[in-house]
Amino acid sequence: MKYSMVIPAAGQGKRMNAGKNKQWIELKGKPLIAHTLSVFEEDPWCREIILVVNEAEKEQFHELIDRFSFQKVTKVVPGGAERQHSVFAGLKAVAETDLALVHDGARPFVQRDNIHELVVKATETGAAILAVPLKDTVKKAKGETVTETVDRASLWAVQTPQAFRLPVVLQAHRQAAEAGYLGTDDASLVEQTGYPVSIVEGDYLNIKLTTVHDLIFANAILEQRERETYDSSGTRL
Ligand SMILES: Nc1ccn([C@@H]2O[C@H](COP(=O)(O)OP(=O)(O)OP(=O)(O)O)[C@@H](O)[C@H]2O)c(=O)n1
Ligand SMILES: C[C@](O)(CO)[C@H](O)COP(=O)(O)O
Repeated sequence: MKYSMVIPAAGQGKRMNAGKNKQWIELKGKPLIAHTLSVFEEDPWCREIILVVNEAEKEQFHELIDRFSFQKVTKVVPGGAERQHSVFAGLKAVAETDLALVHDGARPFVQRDNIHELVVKATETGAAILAVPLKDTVKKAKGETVTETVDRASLWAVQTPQAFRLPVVLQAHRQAAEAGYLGTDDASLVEQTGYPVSIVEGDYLNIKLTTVHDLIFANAILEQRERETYDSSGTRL
């Protein structure tokens, strides 16, 4: 089973407050984006990677691709003002494919077994996302006063990758652009078209590095991974 990959990396990392795009933050001596790209470079199911970047950082990203000899990055395309614009630009650059995956450059810890489960599900249904059941008690509030405790039994914390048949997600992005709808993930655009989106239960360690606190978790996950063993296909033992 093969898929094409779109990786948006054209953000500014404002919430990380690192004074630069967080993709360049080093984890164990390797830039964050290189950790993410390695996952897909090494996955035999991944056919091509479209990397979406800030125009001003294009040269830096090309140097990184050369430095780590990433063979599957076939295109580096300029992003837009919002994540959604960057993803749309990436999707439009995908070569003919059945299945397109979208994955945040800032989520370096996704595991191959979860990617493959997602791909199998999306091949069957046309649209699927990785998510984990919400662990926190969730409340709504008006100002500082609680108005409601929400039943978390049906709530999921959504991750990437998100996988779609290419025409399904392209149509959703086109419709969203026309309607002026801005979502925080791609599945929400597909939902707006009425197309059903399936959930595949993922892994709590597939975190997005959003604020400085996430770097503490990131380093701990990397240390744990160094202690884990994998078989020759890259599956956890
Ligand atoms: N205009 C944008 C905004 C975001 N992204 C990418 O989308 C992913 C998820 O977004 P987020 O974590 O919000 O990253 P930033 O936008 O960089 O962070 P912030 O919102 O804190 O500025 C990141 O890999 C980011 O580089 C992008 O390609 N283009
Ligand atoms: C796509 C995403 O990673 C799913 O969790 C997320 O929505 C990205 O945007 P956010 O603004 O950081 O939530």
